[in-house]
Amino acid sequence: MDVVALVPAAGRGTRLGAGVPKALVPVLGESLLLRAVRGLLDSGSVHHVVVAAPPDQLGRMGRELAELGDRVQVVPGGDERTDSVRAALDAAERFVPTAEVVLVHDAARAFTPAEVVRAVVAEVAAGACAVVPVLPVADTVKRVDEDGTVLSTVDRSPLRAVQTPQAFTPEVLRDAYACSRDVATDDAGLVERAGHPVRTVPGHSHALKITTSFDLAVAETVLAPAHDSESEVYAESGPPSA
Ligand SMILES: Nc1ccn([C@@H]2O[C@H](COP(=O)(O)OP(=O)(O)OP(=O)(O)O)[C@@H](O)[C@H]2O)c(=O)n1
Ligand SMILES: C[C@](O)(CO)[C@H](O)COP(=O)(O)O
Repeated sequence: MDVVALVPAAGRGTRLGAGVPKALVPVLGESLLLRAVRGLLDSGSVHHVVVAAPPDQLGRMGRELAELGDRVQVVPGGDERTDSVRAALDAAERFVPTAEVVLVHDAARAFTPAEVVRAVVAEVAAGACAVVPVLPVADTVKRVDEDGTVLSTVDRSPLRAVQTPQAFTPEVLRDAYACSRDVATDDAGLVERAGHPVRTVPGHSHALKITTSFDLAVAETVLAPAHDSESEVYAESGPPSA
C-alpha cells in the first residue's frame, strides 16, 4: 500500500526550553526530526513524508532532512498542532495523491520502534479506517476540583495513553479535518468527533514523547543507544519488509 506520513514538527518546545525548536534538538549528535523521519522510512512501511516546520525554519529543516532524498517534503506549519497537521495533509494531497494510508507522527516521538509503525499500517491494510497505538495507564488516576481536592478515583482499567504514529485512510482523515476547525490534542480525537470508529494496537515505551529535559535525558541514555544499535542491524541486513 502507498503510505504517506505527516510529521508535525512546527512546535517551539517551550517545556523543553532548549532555545531552538524541539525538532532540531540533537540527541547523540542527530536531531529528533532526522531520527523521527528516518525511523518512518526505515520501517519499510512508509514511502513518503511531509514535514510541517516552523515557517522561519523551512530552510534549516529542509537541509536537516536532505540526506533522505526527495521522498521527504517540508512545508510551513501553523500556530497549533492541528494547524500543522492540516497544512501537511493539504500538501500531501498535492505531492502524494495516490496515498492509500496516511500516518500522523510527532517529530517528538523520535525513537518509536519500527514494529509500531508497521502495526498501525497493517491494521488499516486489514480494513480499519483509523488506528492509534496505546499503552495501559500505570498510575492511579483521580479527578480533582479547582482547589486540588480529590473528587473521585477513576476506574483505570478501560483507560489507555495514546501515542503516535496514528494511521488513517485518507478519506477519513480529510473528513475529520473538514468537519472541524477545533483544536484537538490528537488526530484520532477529530476522527472520533466526526463519527468514525478508531481501533487500537499495542504502543511501546520507547515511543515516548520528548517533552521535558527529563525525557531528553532518558533519550540520551536509554532510547538513542537502543535505537542506534537497531539501525546498525538494519544497515547490515536491510530494513524488514512492510
Ligand atoms: N504549532 C505546532 C505545535 C506542535 N507541533 C508538533 O506537534 C508535536 C507534539 O507537540 P509537543 O510535543 O507539545 O511539541 P511543542 O508544541 O513543541 O512543545 P511545547 O508545548 O512544550 O512548546 C511536536 O512534534 C511538535 O513539533 C506542530 O507541528 N505545530
Ligand atoms: C498526539 C499526541 O502525541 C498523542 O499522545 C499528543 O496528544 C500531543 O500532545 P501535545 O500536548 O501537543 O504534546
